[in-house]
Amino acid sequence: MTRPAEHPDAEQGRLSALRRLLPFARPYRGLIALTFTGALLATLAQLAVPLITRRIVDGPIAGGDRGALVPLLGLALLFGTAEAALMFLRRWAMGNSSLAIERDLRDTLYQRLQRLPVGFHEGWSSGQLLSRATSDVSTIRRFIGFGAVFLVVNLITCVVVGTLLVVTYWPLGVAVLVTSVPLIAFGLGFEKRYNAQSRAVQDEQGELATDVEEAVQGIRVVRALGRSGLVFARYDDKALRLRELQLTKVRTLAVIWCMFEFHPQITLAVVLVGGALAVNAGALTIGGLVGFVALFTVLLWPILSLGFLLAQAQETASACDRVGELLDAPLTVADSPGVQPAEVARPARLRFEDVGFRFPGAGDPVLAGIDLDVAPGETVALVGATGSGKTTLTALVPRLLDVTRGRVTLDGHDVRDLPLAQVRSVVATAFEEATLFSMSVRENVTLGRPGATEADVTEALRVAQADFVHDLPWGLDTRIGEQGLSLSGGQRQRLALARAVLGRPSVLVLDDPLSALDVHTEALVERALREVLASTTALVVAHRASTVLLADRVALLQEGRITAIGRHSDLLAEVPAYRALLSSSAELAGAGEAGAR
Ligand SMILES: Nc1ncnc2c1ncn2[C@@H]1O[C@H](COP(=O)(O)OP(=O)(O)OP(=O)(O)O)[C@@H](O)[C@H]1O
Repeated sequence: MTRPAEHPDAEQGRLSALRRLLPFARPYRGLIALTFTGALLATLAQLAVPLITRRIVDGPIAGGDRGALVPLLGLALLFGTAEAALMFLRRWAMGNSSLAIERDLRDTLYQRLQRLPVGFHEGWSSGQLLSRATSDVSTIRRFIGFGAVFLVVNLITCVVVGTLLVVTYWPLGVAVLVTSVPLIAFGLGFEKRYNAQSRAVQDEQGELATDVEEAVQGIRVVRALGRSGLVFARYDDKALRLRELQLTKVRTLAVIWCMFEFHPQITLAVVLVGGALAVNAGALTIGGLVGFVALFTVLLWPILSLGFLLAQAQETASACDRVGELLDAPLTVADSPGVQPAEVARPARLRFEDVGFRFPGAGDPVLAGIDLDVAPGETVALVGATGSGKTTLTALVPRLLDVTRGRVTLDGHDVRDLPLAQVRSVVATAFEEATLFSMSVRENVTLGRPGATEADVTEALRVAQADFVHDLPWGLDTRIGEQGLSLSGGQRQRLALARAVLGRPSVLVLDDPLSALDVHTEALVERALREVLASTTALVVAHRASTVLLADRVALLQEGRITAIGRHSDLLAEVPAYRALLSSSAELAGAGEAGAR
């Protein structure tokens, strides 16, 4: 499932969404205060220059008094220098605070993504998450480091300059203010339209990122099937749609910019004509008119930039909404309040008591009435047709998913009453899909147990028959290519298995982790795995004959229920459904005969 591009909720993306940034800004309020103070003082220093100009024109220039010119010029130079210094201060404080806020937001988002349940990640496309964690966070930083400051400073400048214009010559000042009314009304109308458009663009960018990510990840499949053209056509469709959405946004922006550019020119014409008439009538001095026009030019940048800043604020509000959707997503799998670690033996007793599981929003439960008691040190294999719920059942042990009925216990403790960190340190899991990270072999193997000793690592590599790592160019310090692509599927599975068996966990959950091994390596891994399984409680999803034979007992899963449990040979002799399942797999059937002998 991917997130929909349209968000009909009218309240979404409104400027009020910016309030979400306040908790992130609070730790840097000193720097932010310095930014605003610097920006305001710089603007005031800038305003002083037109007032001095008026004095110069009406005083030394009109009166021919050169002596009086020097102190006024000195004053103008002083204000100019102060303005430059204040701008430096503002930029320094602004850069520091915005970059710090961006880092905090990034970290919070990353930690949230790490803590969100697996079910959440299954519901979101990776491109949407990626674009929120990268481009949306950058949009927010740009606004904090630029737009927010100038939006406030420019609005204050407009109020201060407007007041000064009225004080300087009220008829012209009032005329300037009156001409601003349609501009403000236009700006407010713009907010609603631009909000929806910028949200649609940001969502479509996420969709496009998903396509790129999938195309890169699945490059082998796409090439092998010869469907590069089809994949490109799908991508191109989305790229075209993004272009259309961006063009719509650009059109809206062009109109608003046009208005904000046009307005000051018209107003300037009104000021010049009205000012000339006032000077003629003797109501205003020439210095007064020069000062008025100079003051008005100070207003040009705040007015011109208002359109751009409003657009930036709007995009940031959408970005806040999009990031907020991740920050607000419920942590359905989390530590219960006040949980304390409890004693869990090695090996531990694993029990499923009347366990049921239903995916959120799904009709029927995937698992129901599961009762299974795995004694300490025992290995139980889960066998069942595809889609019968084997992977879902194993995911309940390390709390990748939480039961929706009943409970799963470790040595009598409900896994939900133990700290998540403890559950995940006593339960080790290896999946069929062996995911490795762009780090060294050692880091990959010790990922779940950073404190493992060199001897533990060597032992785990031996059990997983992963000794090939010693032949890599830098041995255990060799960095594995992105997603482990530089290793074969079987090598990756062996490293993932070494990661799981490292340090002999209390409970080992193996979701068909030997599927990519050749027969010879599989036999070697199984021989070594037997040693580990002898001292660990294990739940093993088995599709292959040899894996079933590793187990002490086998549980047959049919449509989410355990319909039979016992020794492999007994089930084969007594349970027709088990026999039927095995007969559909030549391999299992072979094992069945071997096991029955
Ligand atoms: N996120 C999900 N939302 C809704 N249903 C899901 C989700 N994930 C899996 N299912 C459904 O749950 C059922 C059990 O899936 P599960 O992966 O546990 O089966 P399995 O026995 O491990 O299958 P296989 O042997 O093919 O790996 C399937 O019908 C599957 O379609």
